[in-house]
Amino acid sequence: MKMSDFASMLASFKSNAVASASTSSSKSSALPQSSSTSPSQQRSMTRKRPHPDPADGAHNIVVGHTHTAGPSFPSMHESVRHKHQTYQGGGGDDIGFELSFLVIGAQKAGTSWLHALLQKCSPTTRISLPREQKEVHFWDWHYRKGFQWYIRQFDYPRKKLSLTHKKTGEGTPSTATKYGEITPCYVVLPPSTISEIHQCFPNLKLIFIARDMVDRVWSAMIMELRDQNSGRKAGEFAEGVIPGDDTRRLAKEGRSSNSSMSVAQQRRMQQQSLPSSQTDAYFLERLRSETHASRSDYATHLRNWYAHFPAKSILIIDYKEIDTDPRGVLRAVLVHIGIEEDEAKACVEALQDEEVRQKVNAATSGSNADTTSQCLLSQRPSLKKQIQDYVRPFAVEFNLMLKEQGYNWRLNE
Ligand SMILES: Nc1ncnc2c1ncn2[C@@H]1O[C@H](COP(=O)(O)OS(=O)(=O)O)[C@@H](OP(=O)(O)O)[C@H]1O
Repeated sequence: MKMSDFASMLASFKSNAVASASTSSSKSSALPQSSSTSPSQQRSMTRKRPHPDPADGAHNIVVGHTHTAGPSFPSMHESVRHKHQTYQGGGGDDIGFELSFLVIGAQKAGTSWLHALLQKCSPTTRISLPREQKEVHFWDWHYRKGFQWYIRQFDYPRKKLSLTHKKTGEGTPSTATKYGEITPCYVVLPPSTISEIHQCFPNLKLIFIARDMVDRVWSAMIMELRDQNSGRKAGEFAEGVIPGDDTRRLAKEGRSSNSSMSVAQQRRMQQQSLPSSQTDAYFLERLRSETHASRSDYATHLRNWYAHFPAKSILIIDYKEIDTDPRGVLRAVLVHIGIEEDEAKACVEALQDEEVRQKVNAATSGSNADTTSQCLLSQRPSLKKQIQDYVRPFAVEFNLMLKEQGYNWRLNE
């Protein structure tokens, strides 16, 4: 079998780790789209990606292999591929790093809420999330930086690379640290990347939160509008410009993203970022854009994951339960990740009510119920109806998938 790029990168990393240690001590899809690349995926595969920043070590893609330019993805690990044909797959046992879980979406479906609670659970359940930020975007934007960069995002002890450390017996499946991350856009990754992920981490657990499609896309469009305040064009965020990266670049150049604007211009921009300032036509145009259309098509994208991972590895959560049974949702996630039932129960029960019921990353701040994103949409019934009509086929398809997978709940159609 031809080795894939990430698999060869991991094989190389493992091989180098072992060398350094010795010196120092499915379900297949029911739809044809799953085996081929759908048009939306082809489009997303061609989207803009940020260039690696040599200043942060992006060029050190694998140990002993220095890349100074940003090579194209398929050729990136060619030399490594030919050197390490013995790679057998598996989860990186030689170096000990095992990615245990990914929350792959949906965007605007309570993933920040889940992140906040997993962080609270991490000391008692040995869950390890990335140190700096919620969304790492390794598998879509930063893969050029390589596994070492990825592993550095976690509190992964370097000494784990030592064989002596391995002999202590730490890291048995039930007690091992569960490394994982939450990047809601991963659900739309192309099948080739999903296959890479599976080859590297076949035991990976996946979590997807499914929110009502109208509410989700409306929330996403409001966020996009708000992001324009920071100087981004509509859709630019989701097309691959990393939040923070442009700020960092502008800071290096000695200006803030809005500093070149007058106060009046900034005020005008803030006004334009309010949903009420935009026409129905604007939102309908954005709704049909690749960014929002593809993220609304839960079923097509999830089927790509089901084509590579066994169904039991994928947990789909009903967003409504975050409201009706937040502790139950958290417990289900913990158990799915591999935390023992008792441990998960104890962790969830130790949390305060305010903690599990908190709203994280809401479209509008403050307690005014009239300004929630859903309320803003209900004030525009004609627009809401058109959004409902647009997403209905996606909801029908997703509900079919839920039925196939044995779930007993459905989204609104
Ligand atoms: N506890 C709780 N219960 C119900 N809903 C909640 C909760 N916490 C967050 N949220 C809502 O989730 C929306 C944000 O989702 P994400 O954090 O996934 O957004 S993002 O993709 O990371 O930007 C965002 O939805 P909107 O307010 O409609 O935008 C949040 O309000």
